[in-house]
Amino acid sequence: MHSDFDLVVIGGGSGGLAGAFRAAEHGARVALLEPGPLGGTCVNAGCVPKKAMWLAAEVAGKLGFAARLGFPAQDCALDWPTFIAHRQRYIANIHASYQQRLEKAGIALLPLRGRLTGPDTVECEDGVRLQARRLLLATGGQPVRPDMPGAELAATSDDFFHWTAAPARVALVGGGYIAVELAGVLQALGSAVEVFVRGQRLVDSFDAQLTAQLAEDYRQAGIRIHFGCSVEALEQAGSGLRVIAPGADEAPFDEVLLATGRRPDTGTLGLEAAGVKTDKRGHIVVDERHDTNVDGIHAVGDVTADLPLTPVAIAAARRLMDRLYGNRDRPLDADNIATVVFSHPPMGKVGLTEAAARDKHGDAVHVLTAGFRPMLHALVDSPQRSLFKLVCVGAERRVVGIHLLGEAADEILQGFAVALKRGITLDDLHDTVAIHPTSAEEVVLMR
Ligand SMILES: Cc1cc2nc3c(=O)[nH]c(=O)nc-3n(C[C@H](O)[C@H](O)[C@H](O)COP(=O)(O)OP(=O)(O)OC[C@H]3O[C@@H](n4cnc5c(N)ncnc54)[C@H](O)[C@@H]3O)c2cc1C
Ligand SMILES: NC(=O)c1ccc[n+]([C@@H]2O[C@H](COP(=O)([O-])OP(=O)(O)OC[C@H]3O[C@@H](n4cnc5c(N)ncnc54)[C@H](O)[C@@H]3O)[C@@H](O)[C@H]2O)c1
Repeated sequence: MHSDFDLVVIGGGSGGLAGAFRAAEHGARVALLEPGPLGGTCVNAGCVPKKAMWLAAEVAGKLGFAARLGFPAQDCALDWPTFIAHRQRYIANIHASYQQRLEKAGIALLPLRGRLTGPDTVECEDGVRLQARRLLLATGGQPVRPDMPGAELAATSDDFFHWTAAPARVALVGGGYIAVELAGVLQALGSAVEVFVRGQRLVDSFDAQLTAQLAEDYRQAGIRIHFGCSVEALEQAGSGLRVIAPGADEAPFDEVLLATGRRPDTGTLGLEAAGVKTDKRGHIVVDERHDTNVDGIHAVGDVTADLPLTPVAIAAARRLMDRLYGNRDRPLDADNIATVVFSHPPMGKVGLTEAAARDKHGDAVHVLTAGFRPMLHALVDSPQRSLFKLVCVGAERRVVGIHLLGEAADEILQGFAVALKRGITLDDLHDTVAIHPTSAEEVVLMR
């Protein structure tokens, strides 16, 4: 039994690494267990490779405009292996940087899976046991396959990052973040894309007006979206897969990608041995300070029911370690977390949607919208329009929701999220001199 550590962290993704680094900064002796590549989902099969593919798709879109603007026409097809080499080099640099930082911080990295054997002990897969006053569980999540015949034949987002070419014809099942993002990427990179959405909307945590406009943008781009359509089964058809669903064609797809949510990865974590409670969806139950029901055991990130976003896992882990080792207690404020879907164009939100604001504040809600064509799209006469929306409340018109769909929405939103969190009013926006000509200026000019 090794008991030289104050903290053992299980999982070296966004939350686990952030927690390990912050605890070590405060002087704790830390061991980190991670059997896979450092950085977890975000770095290896999530945010980072996804954003790289999104950037490739954005470049493809701009190349499509080039000839219309007077640049000589050129072949726009992406050579995936070349691009993937750039993407993976970028990721390898992140791995190397984490490795160096761990060494510098004196954190012991054990490239092993861990399992709880009691409230303060972890058994590594090589049989070595570690004991520590505190344990941080940060094992993240895994894609869920719906319970239907043939589900095992389909790909998930994990598989997508091993693809080396755009499939000629691809179906996505799901209408959330991943389905919308990968549909946009694949369409821009040359696939014929169909999306099967069980409900009536894309990403239903976002404002309904913006998601309707995004669905229209996708249709204009050539993506076929089947709303209210539950896939019943998948069948092998030659080298492809046939989708069995109302309204689906007989013709098989070259690939079917399931994007139907993710589940917490606790299956082999030994939670029962330590008596750690989970909820009915399998998430580890934590309080607002990320303590579990067992003294000394904490959890952050996608393994909990927190919003499954990298910055949320990081913020929770840092605050936890500041409290445990740095004498600074500031629980994570789960309200007003800004988030972006990397669609084409991107769509971001912070605060309440119009519907949520009306539920909470009734008639005191005041909504402003601006629909416009960004200059590049006007120059090439592309139909894509931006749609920005402000949700305000009360006589002072306090801004409680900002919703942006359009070019650069992903980059514009962060600064306005700070302002919303600080409690700005519509007058504060109007008092701010615009930056012209930009899309961002529409936020301060909306009347
Ligand atoms: C396709 C996709 C795109 C995404 N895009 C974005 C985005 O653009 N922006 C954003 O904010 N979020 C995005 N996310 C979500 C984001 O990736 C997650 O919220 C984030 O990675 C969660 O961090 P985590 O530390 O909780 O878990 P993870 O990053 O999943 O890390 C968990 C780690 O624990 C390890 N582990 C599991 N079991 C054990 C064990 N028993 N012992 C030791 N180690 C173990 C795993 O190997 C893994 O490395 C995306 C997710 C996906 C799937
Ligand atoms: N840009 C980002 O920040 C980003 C990008 C990707 C993922 N993520 C995070 O990862 C999480 C997981 O992404 P996701 O897209 O897998 O999940 P999601 O929760 O966003 O969407 C899941 C979708 O699958 C549908 N669905 C569920 N079960 C189904 C079934 N049996 N048949 C048909 N449809 C079904 C749901 O109705 C929903 O539309 C997200 O919630 C998000 O927090 C974030």
